Amino acid sequence: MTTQPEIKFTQLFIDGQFVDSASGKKFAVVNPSTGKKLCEVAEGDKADVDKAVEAARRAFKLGSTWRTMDASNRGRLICKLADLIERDAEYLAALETLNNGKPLAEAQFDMVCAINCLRYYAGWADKIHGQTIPADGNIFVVTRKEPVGVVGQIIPWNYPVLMCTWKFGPALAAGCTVVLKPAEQTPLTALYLAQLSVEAGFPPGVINVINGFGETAGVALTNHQNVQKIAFTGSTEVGKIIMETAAKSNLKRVSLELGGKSPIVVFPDVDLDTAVTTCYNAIFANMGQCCCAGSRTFVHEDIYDEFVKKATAMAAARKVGNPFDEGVEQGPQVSEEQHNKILELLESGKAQGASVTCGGKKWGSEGYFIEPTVFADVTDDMRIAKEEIFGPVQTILKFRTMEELIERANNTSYGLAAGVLTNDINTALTFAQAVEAGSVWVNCYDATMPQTPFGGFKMSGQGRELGEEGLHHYLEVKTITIAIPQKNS
Ligand SMILES: NC(=O)C1=CN([C@@H]2O[C@H](COP(=O)(O)OP(=O)(O)OC[C@H]3O[C@@H](n4cnc5c(N)ncnc54)[C@H](O)[C@@H]3O)[C@@H](O)[C@H]2O)C=CC1
Ligand SMILES: O=C(O)C(=O)C[C@H](O)[C@H](O)CO
Repeated sequence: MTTQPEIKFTQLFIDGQFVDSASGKKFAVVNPSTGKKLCEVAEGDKADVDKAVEAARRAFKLGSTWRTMDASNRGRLICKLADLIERDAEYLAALETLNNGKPLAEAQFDMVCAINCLRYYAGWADKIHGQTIPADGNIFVVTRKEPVGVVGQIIPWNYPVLMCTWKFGPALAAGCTVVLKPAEQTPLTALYLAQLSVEAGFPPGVINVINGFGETAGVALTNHQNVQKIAFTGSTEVGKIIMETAAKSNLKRVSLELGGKSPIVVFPDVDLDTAVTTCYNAIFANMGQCCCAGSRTFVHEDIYDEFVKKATAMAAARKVGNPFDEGVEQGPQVSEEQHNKILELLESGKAQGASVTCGGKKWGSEGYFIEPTVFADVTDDMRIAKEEIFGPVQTILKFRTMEELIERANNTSYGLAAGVLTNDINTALTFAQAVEAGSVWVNCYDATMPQTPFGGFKMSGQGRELGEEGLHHYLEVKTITIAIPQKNS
C-alpha cells in the first residue's frame, strides 16, 4: 500500500447515492501530519439532513424492502459489510491514517475491531426476542421489541471507522435506518463505508452519511422532528447540548458516550515493569485521544519514585513521526485546535507546580505533533488532574491508603472507566466496587470487546454501547394484550 491512498468519495451519501450538498458548499479536510489540505468534501447542512432523514423514513416505511426483510437477512447484510471492510482493510486503514494521523498499525487494529463489532451485532439481528407474560386476568400478553425508527448518529474523529461500526451495528441489527454525521475532521472513511453498504446490498435509504459541522448538520439532525433517536460520541459539553435539543424537539431518545478522566491505580504488590507498561499503553494509545484513556495514574507511595523513573524512560523512548513509517508509535493530534488545547494544558501543569520528567512541548516543525509527556508530583487541584487533556500526557499522582484513593479517584464529574493493578483479589474488588466508572479493568486496560457493555457514570454519558445492552436504545418494547374467553395456565 502506498502511503498516500487515493481519496475516492467526497460527496454526501443519501438514499444510496453520492450527491453534492444542496448549497454546493464544500469544506477542507486536513492531513494532521502536515497541516496541509488533503481534499474538499461536500458540506451538508439542514437541507441535506432533511433529504437524508426523508430517505431514511422511506426506507423505514411499513411494507418497505427493509421492514419486510427477514431479520436473518438483516444479519447477513451486516455480515457482508463486515466482510467488505475485511477485504478492503488495508486501504481503509491507510485512509484512516492519512485523515486521522494514527499510526498505520493502530488503524489496522481498528479495522479488526470494527469487523468484529459488526459480526457480533449481525448475530443479534434474528435473536431480539419478546416475551409472553402470564399476566392477571383473562388475557394473553406478548411483548415485541420493535426498531425505534430513523436514528441520527453523530461520531467524533478519534476512531472514525470503529465509531461508525459501534453505531451501525446495533442500529441495523435492530432494524432501524440511520443518518450518520462523521466528524468534520475525519469524514473520509465513513464515506468509503457508505459505498461498501451499496456493495453489500443494503436497500437505499437504510444508511445515509452527511458530512458537515456540528452547529449546522449536527444540530439539524438532533433537532429533527422525524428522527426518533440520537446516538452521540464526543465531548460532554456537546452531549449536554444534544440532550437539551433532543428534549425540546420531539423528546427523541438519546445515548451519549462522552469524556473521561479515568484513574488507573497501581498497588505496590505488582510487577513494576508490567504495571508501567500497562499504564503507558492506557494513556499513550491513539495519541491519548481516547475517551477512556487512563489519564490519572495513581501510584502507591512505596513504589512512586521507581515508577516515575521507569514511566519516564518508556515515554522518552516512544517513537513519534510519520504515522505511515514502520515502527512509529505516535502520530499527530487530529487538529490544530486539539494540538493547541493540549499545549495550553501542558503549560498549566508547569505553572501549577507539576514536574515535567519527559516531553512537555510541541514535536517537530510541521503538523500537530506533541512530545510524549510525563508529569510527576501532580496534585488533585491541578488542571491537568481535573480536565480531559485528550493527548499523550501521563499525569502521575501519589496515594497512601485505599480509602484516600477511592475518595480521590471518584472526585471528578466523569465516570467512564478505571483500571486497578494488583495481585490481591480483595484489593482489586474493593476498588472495582467502589470506583464510579462504567468499565473497570483489573490488571489490564481498555479491554473493550464487542460483547462488553461500554459507557459512563455521571457526566461521561447516558446508556451503553456494545454488548446486548447496546441494542436496547434502538428498540421500543410493545406490549400486546389480547382478551381470551378463559385463562389456562
Ligand atoms: N468521548 C470521546 O470519545 C471524545 C471526546 N472528545 C472531547 O471533546 C473535546 C472537544 O473535541 P471536539 O472535536 O470539539 O468534540 P465535539 O464533541 O465538539 O465533536 C464531536 C462530534 O459532535 C459534533 N457536534 C459538535 N457540536 C455539535 C452540536 N451542537 N450538535 C450536534 N453535533 C455537534 C461534531 O461535528 C463531531 O461530529 C476533545 O478535546 C475531547 O476532550 C472529543 C472527541 C471524542
Ligand atoms: O474513545 C472513544 O471514543 C471510545 O469509544 C473508546 C475506544 O473506542 C475504545 O477504547 C477502543 O479500544
